[in-house]
Amino acid sequence: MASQSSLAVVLHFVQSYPVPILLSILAFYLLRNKYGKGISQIPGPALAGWTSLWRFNNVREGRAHWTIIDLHKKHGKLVRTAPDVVDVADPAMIPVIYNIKGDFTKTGFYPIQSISWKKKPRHNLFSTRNEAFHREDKKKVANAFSMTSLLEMEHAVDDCSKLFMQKLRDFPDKGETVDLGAWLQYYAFDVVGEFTFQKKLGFLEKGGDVDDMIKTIEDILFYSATIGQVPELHPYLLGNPILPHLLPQMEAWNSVLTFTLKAINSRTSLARDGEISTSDSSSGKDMLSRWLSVKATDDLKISTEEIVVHLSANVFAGSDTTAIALRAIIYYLCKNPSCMSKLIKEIDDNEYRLSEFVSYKESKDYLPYLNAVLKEGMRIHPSVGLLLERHVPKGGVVISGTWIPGGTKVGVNAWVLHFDERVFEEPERFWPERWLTSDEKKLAEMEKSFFVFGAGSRTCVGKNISLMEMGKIIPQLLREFEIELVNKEWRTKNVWFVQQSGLDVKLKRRARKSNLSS
Ligand code: HEM
Repeated sequence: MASQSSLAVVLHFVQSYPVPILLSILAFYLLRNKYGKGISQIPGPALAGWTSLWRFNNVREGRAHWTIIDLHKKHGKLVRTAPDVVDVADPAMIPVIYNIKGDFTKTGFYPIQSISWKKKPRHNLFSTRNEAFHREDKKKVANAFSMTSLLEMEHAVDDCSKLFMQKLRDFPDKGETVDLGAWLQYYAFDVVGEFTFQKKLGFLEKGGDVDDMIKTIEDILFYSATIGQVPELHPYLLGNPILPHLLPQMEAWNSVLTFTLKAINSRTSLARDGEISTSDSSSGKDMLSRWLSVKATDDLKISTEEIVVHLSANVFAGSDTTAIALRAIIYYLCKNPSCMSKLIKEIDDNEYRLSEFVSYKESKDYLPYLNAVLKEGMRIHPSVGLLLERHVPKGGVVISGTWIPGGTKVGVNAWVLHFDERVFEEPERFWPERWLTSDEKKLAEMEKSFFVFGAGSRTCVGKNISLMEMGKIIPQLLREFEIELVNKEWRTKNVWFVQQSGLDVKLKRRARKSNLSS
């Protein structure tokens, strides 16, 4: 009786004062955000301590890397960008946050970026937050990403370069402008296709997007970048298991899966939910062949599901990131004619000992200025433009002299480190020479701050693919074409990756020094 009457009192109270009650709950929630997380002493934008919406909006606007650089200039090494997020601008903290033990686990930003397989989210190397799972998963595939393994496929990259050059020759011949930014992505996609499935994916041949894959990845990136700032919303959006049934078109993720399955099926047989056939497992050096052959010898070593998930991660992560780096290199060379001339001279001077398609080894051994250009291109425009978020382990930790409680999200953004003028003199200047002429101490300092591929246990596994691709295709392009920008400036948009558009150029065929075939 007594509890019935107190329930009636509570109900009566709620019915009588709904607005004040809601406002009190909101006030409690906001005050807890601002002062209850143990990081209220860390400076940042006024709104950011109260709600994640500041961060969500900042990312939605597409220039979060610039905002964060400015905030660190104003506030120093630590900036609070959400109730539970601290942005760290301190290279000394990289080995702490991204250590190889992996005790700073990935945050809810990452699992959003998994595929679904048999109607369940299935994590890949990139998206998993479980370090033990990651360690086991990586053991199975890491060898295929080693430079030694990739070099066995170098001829396939040359094959893509050959087709790329053939396609580009049409433009000067017809006097047309070319969207080189788009073509570099077609190239990067086809190269990933060769490494992954031993086949081009049709982008260069078509000179356009295939199965809307570029558009799909763009949509996925935008969703991940924005909703990733408030991952609690994901279960109500694309993470809602009912939605894909109601709105199949919302399953954008699965377009990457479908595309991957199509590429697999063109090589071997695999039903959508079925087992993969290992009959085509023998000779190839691409990843599909390598993993099929492991499966053929011991079915327990790698499952169909694992193979599909790893292959689809390549499709998702491999082309955009590399294309962004390639665009940056070309753009900044065009904007800095003295650097362009110096590089062309280096290539021309070495023409007598370069192969028809510059080999990766030649690019490393004979073209030091090229290597400085590649590094500076990635320094001035890192492909990834948001925080690589990690959870502080239970018990908390001191970061840059400040105690940060367990559970707080912390991380480093490559853009912030790369634009720190204490490390990189005149950071806005494209200056490849800094990598060649700085003294040992400065060079070590710059290397410590170079964060393009992340660090520690979760560092980029595909780095060697991109390095090989860049080292080979940039000299190939420049020995064949003079490149002139049509637009003075490109446009950039940070959707997790800092994508560029408007890299329209005029190409002019160069008189070749050697007797290379055309
Ligand atoms: C210039 C090109 C590239 C850049 C700048 C880049 C950047 C990165 C970064 C920063 C991370 C770490 C993410 C984090 O810690 O939160 C990462 C991880 C990863 N990248 Fe790349 N990436 C590039 C190319 C590639 C390619 C070509 C592939 C595959 C074909 C690839 C596949 C992956 C995968 C699977 C991971 C997760 C690794 C793990 O957690 O073990 N990336 N990448």
